[in-house]
Amino acid sequence: MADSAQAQKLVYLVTGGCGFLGEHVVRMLLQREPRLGELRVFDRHLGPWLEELKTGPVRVTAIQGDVTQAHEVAAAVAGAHVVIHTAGLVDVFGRASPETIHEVNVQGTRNVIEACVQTGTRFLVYTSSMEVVGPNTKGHPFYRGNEDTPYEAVHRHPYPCSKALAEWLVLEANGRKVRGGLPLVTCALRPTGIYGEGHQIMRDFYRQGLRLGGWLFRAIPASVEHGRVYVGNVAWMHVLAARELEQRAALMGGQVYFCYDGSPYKSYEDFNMEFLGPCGLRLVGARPLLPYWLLVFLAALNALLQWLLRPLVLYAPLLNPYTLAVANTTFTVSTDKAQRHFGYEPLFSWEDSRTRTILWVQAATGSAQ
Ligand SMILES: NC(=O)C1=CN([C@@H]2O[C@H](COP(=O)(O)OP(=O)(O)OC[C@H]3O[C@@H](n4cnc5c(N)ncnc54)[C@H](O)[C@@H]3O)[C@@H](O)[C@H]2O)C=CC1
Ligand SMILES: C[C@H](CCCC(C)(C)O)[C@H]1CC[C@H]2[C@@H]3[C@H](O)CC4=CC(=O)CC[C@]4(C)[C@H]3CC[C@]12C
Repeated sequence: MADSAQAQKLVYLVTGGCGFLGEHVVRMLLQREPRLGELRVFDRHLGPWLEELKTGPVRVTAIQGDVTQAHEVAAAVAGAHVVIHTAGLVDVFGRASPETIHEVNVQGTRNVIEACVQTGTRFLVYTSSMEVVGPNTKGHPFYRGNEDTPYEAVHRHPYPCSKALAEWLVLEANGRKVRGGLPLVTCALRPTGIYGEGHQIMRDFYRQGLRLGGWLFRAIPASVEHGRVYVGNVAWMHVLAARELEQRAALMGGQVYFCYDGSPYKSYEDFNMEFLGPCGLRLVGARPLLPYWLLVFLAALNALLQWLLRPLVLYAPLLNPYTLAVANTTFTVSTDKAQRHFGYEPLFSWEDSRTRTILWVQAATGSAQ
């Protein structure tokens, strides 16, 4: 009996396990994956919070490494049953060069796939993004779409380009023979804009509001809706997908799934106010205060300044032509594919997700009231 229980213990590897999403995946695995025997957390920057996890019943191995280094990835993957590849360079602000974004997101993913093939790891879950689909450069709305909704996906920005290519690599690798002769089973999860504890952009907006005396100013029409999903539910979806890949390989292998939950459809700014409002901020204006052409002009000016100042200093404001286009284009998903394919139901209700996020913003910014 003890032997068979022992035999079922699995080794999981989470790349990017110290990031915003990665930390939630790591904690979720420890809480909700009974077959977990060892958890390897691979990241370029290891978080100090990992130490406290090492005292629990599951062996937690922290691995400082870089996904662009094939040998480091192969060493981390060797002996793992499942890889959750969430490491990525999330940059739509021009902080990193297009080459670096490609290197981390595309070559890094290639290294993970090759490591699985070489070392005999059979199950790979990839954190893709809604950005793989859109919004496209033409600003076409994607309204309540699902995984089969036709949409003209046209990318120019390095981040969505890299995520699209990496996702394609992962899906194409499904069925490849890994060491030992068995097939690799892969799937990709596409979160919309993730929010929750640890969301840095939310904190940036809060700080911006404080600097402006507690006010934020509406820039985008309230009618432009954004799909948002709570980080705990995204983590849960990863854990479930990873767990079910073996039993449902024929159904799930090579598939993509949007990440969704019960979060309401709202504009980016109105959605943020669900958390920032209770922290004391107010959003001014039922309509955008500035005309759209002026925002386009300011975004272009920011891009020009970024380019001019690059030799001297990194200037990377939130507003640039790409973020403006994303923020100003409706992109919402409505699907039950993950529920049908692997029984996903959100673990956290909207009320719960909202409360947790508010408490985090209050604690992270010292605004509890
Ligand atoms: N934040 C969001 O709204 C969304 C994020 N995603 C995807 O989710 C994943 C996680 O994103 P976040 O947690 O938001 O970002 P994050 O920046 O908080 O986490 C990414 C993690 O990857 C690590 N990393 C970066 N480069 C690395 C490298 N070369 N080698 C090893 N580790 C490296 C970072 O140190 C970080 O801990 C990414 O793949 C991203 O594309 C997808 C959709 C939405
Ligand atoms: C920063 C944007 C909001 C500022 C707009 C302004 C300056 C007019 O107020 C954010 C609006 C939409 C965000 C993106 C969206 O949630 C989809 C994403 C998916 C990812 O995979 C990565 C992050 C992001 C690109 C996200 C980034 C910030 C926004 C552009």
